[in-house]
Amino acid sequence: MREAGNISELAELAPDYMGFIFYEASPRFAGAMQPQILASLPAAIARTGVFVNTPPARVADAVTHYGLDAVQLHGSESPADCAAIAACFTGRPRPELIKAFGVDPGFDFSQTAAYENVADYFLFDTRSPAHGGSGKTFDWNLLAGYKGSKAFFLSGGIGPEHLANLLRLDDSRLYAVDLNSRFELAPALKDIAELATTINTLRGNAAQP
Ligand SMILES: O=C(O)c1ccccc1NCC(=O)[C@H](O)[C@H](O)COP(=O)(O)O
Repeated sequence: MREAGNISELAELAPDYMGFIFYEASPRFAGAMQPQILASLPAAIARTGVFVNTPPARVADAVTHYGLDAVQLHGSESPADCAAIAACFTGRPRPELIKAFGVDPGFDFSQTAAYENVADYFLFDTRSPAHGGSGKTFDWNLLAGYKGSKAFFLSGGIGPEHLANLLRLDDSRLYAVDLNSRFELAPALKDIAELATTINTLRGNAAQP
């Protein structure tokens, strides 16, 4: 997200998290956004900054500048990088840390173990050279290879046509669903009506036919 009007419309739907991309190469780059736009969001929505291999001190600066509640790391950040971000917040509340992993058939889920103690959540996205926002799903059967206990966000090309399969996913570690490009009218501009329908369906509040 990055457009003030679109952000406040989405806030009406009370998503649990709202994401802002601080990766310059992304068509969704939100680095020019005014921090005041985020200040007016309800506290129940976690303002989430998405970063790709950004030095820890710069992540911490962005958290402070934008009042972020969570950071989502989408590059090849090491466990030490994650710990270094947390260390920037010694003596003050730190943001939630979500470590993203790009999944493809060659992905080794055992590499997530090294992040168990430094991440609050994992996020499984489709592996892509752009690091995210690919609009492509990965084969969710691959999740059987994840043996950890940490809760995860499911991500990658999720669109309205996936809702039935999503609701059938039986994995107690599935914590949240990350919706992005399949709900866009243009990069970083979300289709609020489409999201309303989808969020209601996911929450079990869909209108009965
Ligand atoms: O969305 C981007 O442009 C992006 C670029 C680089 C790193 C991460 C990015 N997005 C992070 C997300 O959490 C997306 O929601 C996730 O990649 C899924 O996107 P999509 O495949 O478009 O549903």
